[in-house]
Amino acid sequence: MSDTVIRVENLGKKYIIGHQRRERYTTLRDMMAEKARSFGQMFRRNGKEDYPTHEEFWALKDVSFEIKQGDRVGIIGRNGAGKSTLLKILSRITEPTEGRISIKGRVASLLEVGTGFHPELTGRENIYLNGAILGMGKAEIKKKFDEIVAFAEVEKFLDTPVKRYSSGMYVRLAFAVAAHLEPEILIVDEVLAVGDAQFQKRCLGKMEDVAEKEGRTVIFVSHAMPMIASLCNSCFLLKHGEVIKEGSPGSVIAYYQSDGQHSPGSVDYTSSPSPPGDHLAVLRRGWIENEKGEQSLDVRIDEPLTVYMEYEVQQKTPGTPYPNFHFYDDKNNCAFVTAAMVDINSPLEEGVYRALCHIPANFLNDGVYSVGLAVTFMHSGVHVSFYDQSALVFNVTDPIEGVITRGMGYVGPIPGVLRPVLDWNVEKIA
Ligand SMILES: Nc1ncnc2c1ncn2[C@@H]1O[C@H](COP(=O)(O)OP(=O)(O)OP(=O)(O)O)[C@@H](O)[C@H]1O
Repeated sequence: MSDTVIRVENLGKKYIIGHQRRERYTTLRDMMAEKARSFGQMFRRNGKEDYPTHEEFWALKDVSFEIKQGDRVGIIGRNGAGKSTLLKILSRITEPTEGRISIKGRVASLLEVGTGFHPELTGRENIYLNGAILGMGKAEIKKKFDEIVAFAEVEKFLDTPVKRYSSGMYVRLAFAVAAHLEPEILIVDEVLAVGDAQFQKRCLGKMEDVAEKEGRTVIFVSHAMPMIASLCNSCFLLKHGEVIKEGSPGSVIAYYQSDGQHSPGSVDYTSSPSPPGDHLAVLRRGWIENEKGEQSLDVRIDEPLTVYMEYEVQQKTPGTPYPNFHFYDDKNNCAFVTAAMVDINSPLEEGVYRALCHIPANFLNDGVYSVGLAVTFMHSGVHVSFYDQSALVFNVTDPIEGVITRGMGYVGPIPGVLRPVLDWNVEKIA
């Protein structure tokens, strides 16, 4: 398989709903879902399920992909898309119904409850047990022991059975064990969401180290797009059990975020019965064009782009509305807001108007951006007719080669929402 560590071919997983026997192992998320389910059942008549007795259901169908050593792969998709099922198959917790997988190397996954951690054993005992499962000797585990305990911050509870741990402590220890015991492939489900923000940050840093410094492979499922964007170098989007898009996290996230409502990079309310707006103005359409005048989801960092908006003024207005655009990055930082220069006091005829704004090349940083489209009247106080938040999503790509805002020879990430070309002067003064 050369440097391919995971190859998945035509994988399918069928469940029989209603007659499904319990899986032998449950994941931490299953456990949480089960709790929510039993709570829901309290409100159901006789606690009985309303499902038909026999129903075949394909949680995954015809899934094929390859993952290379050192890749940091994000798997995203809506609830029920099949993400956990895929992770369970890769972790050998569940058998596929059809298809093949080949995996090169030891896998540690942070989704198992049944396999790795034993509830009656203490934190200390579980660390040794997990090391042994991964094929490590006692001396090897001992070497890693202090690091694991320090990372998980469970010193005081090392000799307490893990069944007494809070869910946060449990996940901290489980992550620390999985990440430090040197598996070749680390699979992490979104259980990290249980931890606090600071712990999540440390986990992301650790996963980055595992992949970049140690050359190991990380597969990460999350609903938190900023986490996927900052950790992963490739991404799969699952929908109804199928991989519908794969590629760079930026373009896959942009596609995902605009999916289901409109095509990527554009929005069209012309046949909608309730477009955003009020008695003064309503939004009709919005879209993004690249330098060649094509509607596009991906725009190169060193190419200009144009944002368009069409809106309908419904009646002659006493003043002129401001069309304005609000740019946000994928961590929800506002990059900037820009408005057209108009004379707010001149009346405007009813009709359809088009506003456009040119964003220069070498201005935004690379990454996913969303644009909110708005029309505001200012003739008697501030009156917002509509603000369609995140209406447009696009991805600024950085091909690295030949990009002038990188400086010479630097190929790593560059922080910041913007990466503008500014006027510099450097001279010898003494
Ligand atoms: N043991 C099971 N028996 C029957 N159906 C199942 C079983 N496990 C999962 N499913 C179904 O398979 C589909 C995919 O589930 P899966 O948990 O893989 O989705 P997911 O993408 O991880 O969703 P989420 O983001 O909500 O965790 C869902 O419709 C789910 O109800």
